[in-house]
Amino acid sequence: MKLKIAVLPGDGIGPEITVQAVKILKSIADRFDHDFHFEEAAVGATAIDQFNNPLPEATLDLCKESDAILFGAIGHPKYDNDPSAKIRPEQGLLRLRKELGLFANIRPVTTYSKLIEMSPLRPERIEGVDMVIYRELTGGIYFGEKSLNDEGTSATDVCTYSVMEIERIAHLAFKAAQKRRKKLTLVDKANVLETSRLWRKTVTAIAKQYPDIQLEFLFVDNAAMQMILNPKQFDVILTENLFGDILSDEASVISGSIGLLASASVGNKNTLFEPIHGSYPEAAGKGIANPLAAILSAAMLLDHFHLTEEAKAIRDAVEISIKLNICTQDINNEYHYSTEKVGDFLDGLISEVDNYHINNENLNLGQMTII
Ligand SMILES: NC(=O)c1ccc[n+]([C@@H]2O[C@H](COP(=O)([O-])OP(=O)(O)OC[C@H]3O[C@@H](n4cnc5c(N)ncnc54)[C@H](O)[C@@H]3O)[C@@H](O)[C@H]2O)c1
Ligand SMILES: CC(C)[C@H](C(=O)O)[C@@H](O)C(=O)O
Ligand SMILES: [Mg+2]
Repeated sequence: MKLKIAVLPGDGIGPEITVQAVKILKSIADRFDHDFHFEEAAVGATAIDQFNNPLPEATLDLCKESDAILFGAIGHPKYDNDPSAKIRPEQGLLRLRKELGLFANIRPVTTYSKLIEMSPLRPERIEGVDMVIYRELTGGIYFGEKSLNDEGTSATDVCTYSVMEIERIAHLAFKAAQKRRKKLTLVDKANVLETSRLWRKTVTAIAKQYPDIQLEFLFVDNAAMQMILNPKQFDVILTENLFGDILSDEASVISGSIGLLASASVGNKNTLFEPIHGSYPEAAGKGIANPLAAILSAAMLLDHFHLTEEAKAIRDAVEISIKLNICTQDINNEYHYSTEKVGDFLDGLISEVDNYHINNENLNLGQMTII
């Protein structure tokens, strides 16, 4: 398959994790005989430095004409620590999502047996968790009118949702539930927010088209607690923009690290793949960032183009690296490998697949050496 992939590394650890994801995609292209073409463009604080614009028009144009976008992360402390900054790195990502109509952000959450024993959560509560969060991405309080009064003493963020915005992501979430365990949980705050009541009403109406799906409702405060107490109850979670942002970072604790959670942002035409974490500025350039969320986002990219075997090759390699403790320090506190070494190991597994097989706990790597 021929694919043109726009690569937007961004800020902080963005470039170092993205480089690993691209390496893995190149390895997949070699092994499965695909033609992947990569083109880089600036976004975020890096783009502000160069072009005084967090999403330069050339970047947006490249994204529009590409088959898929691989996004690293954006954000820099100089903006985080300056509330009055008018131009901000995050605007680059938000505008990109809006311009491309990427209205659904899909964030899968699974567990890895090796990591369950290290989890701060009780093993019996998280073993076997397999859920996916459908987060609405181009509406809600993120995109409503914002204002600050002249005295700087009062500020407003408006939260708006239309039936159309709710319906289009709800259909995707119901369809996903049909392919999974047939349960959908709508997370909202319908006891307080008008927008949440519209979500409930709209989703309840749509549910009639999906009689095979069990629909449940949870208030977001309760959902945040249930996520830790009994996450196995969740199959597909459907929620609005802000709640989905917060709940998915929380859910990453179940997997073992935010450095493991990938996402796909889909719309009517374009698609973007990015880890759910941010630019982790404290780690930039140190080689300690976990590249797996970026690499698993690349696997979601392959899934999107029905390259199922290819995506599985990546996920199998990730499973093996975790099983063998060839991981960064966030998930391996005994001894750790650098961002690059983890990428190299996966690259080796993918490209030398015929030389190894995994047999229970024993890995026969043939000619391959483990770093
Ligand atoms: N999609 C994005 O680009 C995105 C997402 C979230 C935050 N941000 C931005 O990132 C900047 C930093 O925000 P933050 O500190 O709140 O969130 P963050 O996700 O960057 O980091 C929070 C913590 O998560 C852990 N972490 C994150 N990524 C990791 C990785 N790959 N490997 C190992 N550990 C990892 C670290 O412990 C880190 O201290 C801010 O400017 C914020 O706006 C961007
Ligand atoms: C950086 C920020 C705008 C972004 C969001 O809130 O959507 C991030 O937290 C994410 O989860 O992708
Ligand atoms: Mg977030």
